[in-house]
Amino acid sequence: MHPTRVIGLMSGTSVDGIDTALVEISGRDLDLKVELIAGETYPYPPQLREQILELGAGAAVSMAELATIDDAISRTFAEAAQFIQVGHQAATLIGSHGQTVYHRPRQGAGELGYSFQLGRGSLIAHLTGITTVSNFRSADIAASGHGAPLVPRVDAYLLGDSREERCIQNIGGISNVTYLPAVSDNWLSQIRGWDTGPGNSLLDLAVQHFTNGAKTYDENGDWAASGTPCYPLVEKWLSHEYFHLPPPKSTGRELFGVAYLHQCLEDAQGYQFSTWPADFLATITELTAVSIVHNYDTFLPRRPHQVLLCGGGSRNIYLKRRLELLLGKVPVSTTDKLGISASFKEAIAFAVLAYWRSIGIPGNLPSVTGASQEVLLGEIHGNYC
Ligand SMILES: Nc1ncnc2c1ncn2[C@@H]1O[C@H](COP(=O)(O)OP(=O)(O)OP(=O)(O)O)[C@@H](O)[C@H]1O
Ligand SMILES: CC(=O)N[C@H]1[C@@H]2OC[C@@H](O2)[C@@H](O)[C@@H]1O[C@H](C)C(=O)O
Repeated sequence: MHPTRVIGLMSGTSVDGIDTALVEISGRDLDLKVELIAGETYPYPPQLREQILELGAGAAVSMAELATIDDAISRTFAEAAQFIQVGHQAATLIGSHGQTVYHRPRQGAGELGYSFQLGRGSLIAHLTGITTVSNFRSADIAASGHGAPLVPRVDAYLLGDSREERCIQNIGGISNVTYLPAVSDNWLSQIRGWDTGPGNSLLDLAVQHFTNGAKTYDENGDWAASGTPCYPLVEKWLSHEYFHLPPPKSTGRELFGVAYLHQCLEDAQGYQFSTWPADFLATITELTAVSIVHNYDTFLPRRPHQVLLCGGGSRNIYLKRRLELLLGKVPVSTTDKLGISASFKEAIAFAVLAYWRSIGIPGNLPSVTGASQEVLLGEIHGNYC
């Protein structure tokens, strides 16, 4: 059978642009193969990015404004899909995650979560002429799941191993882990995954705050690396109930966003810093690293044999170094090492989820999201194949 050429589109909680992957996919599960043909981060027009960040921070907007933003996001996603195909053979399927603007995690078993992604699959399909799968989270939520994280099933088949236990650690705006035990019988039911807490969201906001918006992130973690973390403050922040909540759990900028950063800045007033704001940035970065390791030590049966990072935060050299130090003997590298692009893994995952949807394979893992059953993820728009 010929591989299927699929485009994955994803814009996450950092709103740093639309991660776009053009891939060739074959196989179904343990034989699943993905080849990345091209990967790009397609930028949002700056004004649209601002509007999305405001929406995510809880700004009140009219339905008319919301419709306009949704149109603009759909169009930009379609442009991203067209751009990635230039100079390549065209794709026959798109998996579009869309742009999360609101996520209400399930509060407990039996309670309903809610997750809202903008960017309509129907419009993307019409504008590109390519069948498009979108709205991936709603079926899992309807089955009482969190609707997140959804990448773990893809991680399992692309990065699982028959001998060793691995943690795949995504560090985007929010951080999430996929824990993969060694492949065995009943393997899928033993896989775990959840959002560990903040990734770069607080650090990005802090950098914007201290540079009056001139910078949007701490490149390579250089600024934080020039400071020293304040451990009593990290301890205080670590007492936040989210870090102690057992999985399944998910979160977003609703919790670890602007209001949380302001609380952190207020908390910092009570402590001594020799280099401000570098020490504060080092302390915020430490919270990400410490909370990841705290999640492992609290909720995993044991530490994994190795940790493979992905997401933009895997390029933060200082954060990676802090994780290495905290994890002691556990080696930390990136998924690039296993041939899966750390920068485009989420976009690749939504291409795979669309492909699974098109051939009738469920995309969620109930052991991860807490859903009552496996379900087909996503709605199919257009039929241009
Ligand atoms: N060279 C770099 N050095 C340090 N940080 C970086 C670098 N490149 C990217 N980042 C960080 O990664 C972030 C983007 O990561 P990514 O695209 O994985 O997030 P996302 O997909 O939007 O979030 P999520 O996974 O929560 O949905 C940027 O906002 C920035 O903080
Ligand atoms: C609601 C939403 O968009 N959640 C994202 C976000 O970004 C990281 C973390 O929070 C993750 O669980 C999830 O995305 C990834 C792609 C997932 O579903 O696996």
